[in-house]
Amino acid sequence: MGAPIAQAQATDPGTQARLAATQRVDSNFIRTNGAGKTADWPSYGLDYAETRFSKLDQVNAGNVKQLGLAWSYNLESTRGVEATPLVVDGIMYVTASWSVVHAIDTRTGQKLWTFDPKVDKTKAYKGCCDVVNRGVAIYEGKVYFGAFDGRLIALDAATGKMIWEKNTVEGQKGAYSITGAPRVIKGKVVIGNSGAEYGVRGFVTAYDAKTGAQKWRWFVVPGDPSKPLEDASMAKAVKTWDPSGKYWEAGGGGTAWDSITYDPELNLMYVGTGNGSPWSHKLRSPKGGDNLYLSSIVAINPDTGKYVWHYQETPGDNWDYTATQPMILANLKIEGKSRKVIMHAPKNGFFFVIDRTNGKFISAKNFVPVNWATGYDKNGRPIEVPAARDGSKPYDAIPGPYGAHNWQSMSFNPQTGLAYFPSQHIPINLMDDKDWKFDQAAPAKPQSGTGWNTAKLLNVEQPKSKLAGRLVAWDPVAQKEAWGVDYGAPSNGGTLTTAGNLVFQGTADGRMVAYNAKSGEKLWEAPTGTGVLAAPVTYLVDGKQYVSVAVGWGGNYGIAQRHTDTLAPGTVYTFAVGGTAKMPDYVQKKADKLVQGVKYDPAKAELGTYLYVEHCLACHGVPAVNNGGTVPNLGYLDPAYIENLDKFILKGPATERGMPDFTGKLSMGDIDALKAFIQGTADAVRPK
Ligand SMILES: O=C(O)c1cc(C(=O)O)c2c(n1)C(=O)C(=O)c1cc(C(=O)O)[nH]c1-2
Ligand SMILES: [Ca+2]
Repeated sequence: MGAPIAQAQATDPGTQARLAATQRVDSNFIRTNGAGKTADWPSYGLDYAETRFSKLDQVNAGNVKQLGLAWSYNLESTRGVEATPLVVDGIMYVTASWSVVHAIDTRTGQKLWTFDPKVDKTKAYKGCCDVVNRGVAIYEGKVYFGAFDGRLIALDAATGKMIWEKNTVEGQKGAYSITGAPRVIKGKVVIGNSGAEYGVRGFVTAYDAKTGAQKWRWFVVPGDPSKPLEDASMAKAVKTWDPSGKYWEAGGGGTAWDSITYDPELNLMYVGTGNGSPWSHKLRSPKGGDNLYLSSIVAINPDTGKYVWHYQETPGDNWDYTATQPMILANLKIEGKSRKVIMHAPKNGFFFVIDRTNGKFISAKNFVPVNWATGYDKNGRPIEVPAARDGSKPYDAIPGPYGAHNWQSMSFNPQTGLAYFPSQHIPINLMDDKDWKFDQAAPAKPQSGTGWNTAKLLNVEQPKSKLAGRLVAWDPVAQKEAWGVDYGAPSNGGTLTTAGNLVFQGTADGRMVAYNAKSGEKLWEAPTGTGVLAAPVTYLVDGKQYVSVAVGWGGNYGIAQRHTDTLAPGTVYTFAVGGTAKMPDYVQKKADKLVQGVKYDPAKAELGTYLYVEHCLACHGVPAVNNGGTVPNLGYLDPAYIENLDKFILKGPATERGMPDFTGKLSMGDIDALKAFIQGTADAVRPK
């Protein structure tokens, strides 16, 4: 497609009518969409049950080989893209990096409007995992999305003009952000937040969809004990925390930064909650305790915001084992009885089936190798391996904090009875940081220079486990893998499954692939120029079925490492049977060349290592060992960059893109030490 034309067709009466079609999207529309023909994709996970199972079968295992590109659209971003595009009557609403919203006419692939919330880019380092956004919600003619800086914004779907905005984190202390997509339930827009690596207290808030007035707020963990408890659920939770850990100073965590589902019949909304802040259970709550409601699925009454029940998957979380991963609601036949369940494959490596009427545990089985628990007892408590909690020695956590499965969407196909999701392992070695103090920046404490507050030292020893990535087709009744596909890399994309007996998934190595949903046979693939994180969607326009995916490498892993040789901007690809559009041209990444010849004092390399871990590691990765993702690896730069490192570190050009400014934090001597570490490491790994 050529250059996008701003507002190009917004005045065309046909397009106006289609934009107005979003007026029809209400709770009933979203609810019945999955049950109906699914011509549209009106909500994050398709419908409230978030099955991502489309009943469309025009594209099927028989003809998927004929899929070709219908159009591609440049999202004009260079960072991670994690959005599920929503499509109503052929108009697509999708977010790019930095929470920029695009409305696209899928009939032409042309831009209708964009809305840039103008997030202050200099604050990007206040989020853990890249400036990503997982998409919008549509409801009665409006488009809702969370901006990275914590605002919830309502736009007119037809024009892209702002109707209202709310700062959802106003008055709270700590580095909050939003990356997740809102959901709209019975006229209320529900949104959580992020920041449990930076010392925040998680909560979920509902706003009136029309006016933006706050309707309710539910906190995930108890707060400052000098203030009254908010509700009965907090009175229950507070007993599971040890106040000698002063957990409220570090926020406690539990941020609900991604998954929210809803069962209209039970009138229950389900929220997946996040990890503890800090990560270390001992430091957060020295006498132990489950630390409710961390790493849990919590059922909430959407009308009142009142807690109804919870099931905690990782009691006393100690490893960043969030339970924010996508939930799927379905009815499964278990031991001869139809059960209303939630399926969940969170970071901790177990696949859960729980009863969504009451939160009772049904079953759990590990879908990857794990070393923190041997299984779950009949009451749904993990049987832990004691060494996993020891903390005094370096421990190769499996799964690691990146999770055995992260936010990448899962889908469930009732025709095959299988759930499809990407599993992974990203090796990290953890040890408790005994000298940790909240908000203390200090050399060798990972990312403490950015407010990172996990109370864990990372990779004190080289992890012995290896990188892994796999597409898993899981039988939730038998609790075993039906089939799987190994990938060379972790952080592969979310999945879509269809009545055409297909599973679609994008990969970290830059492909969009279709598999036979029953057998796992690969049927089709197309290059995407860069790694894929987000899940594909499918919909009908004028009677024809399309498959779209929003692509853009990044996120928590992709910020520092990549698995493609080409680079492409954030792009939406749309495929159809018989599509003949030309793929865009990609820039071939220059061959990685180790930095060479920067003069340095080897005696300073040790201090440089400590400072690098404190300030640079999470985004830039290990110099000359990782290869750079959306942020460059410093081991492969032109020597002039490293020689002039102070010009980049002190009020440098990258502060505009979210790199912290180290003025007043790093001296010229410190910067010389960083140079010694970077050049020294490059020299050490250079083949002799
Ligand atoms: O604790 C939090 O608040 C929080 C937030 C986010 C986020 O908002 O993206 C992530 C995580 N944690 C996290 O642990 C994690 O692994 C992660 C991966 C990603 C991503 O987008 O690739 N985000 C997040
Ligand atoms: Ca986290």
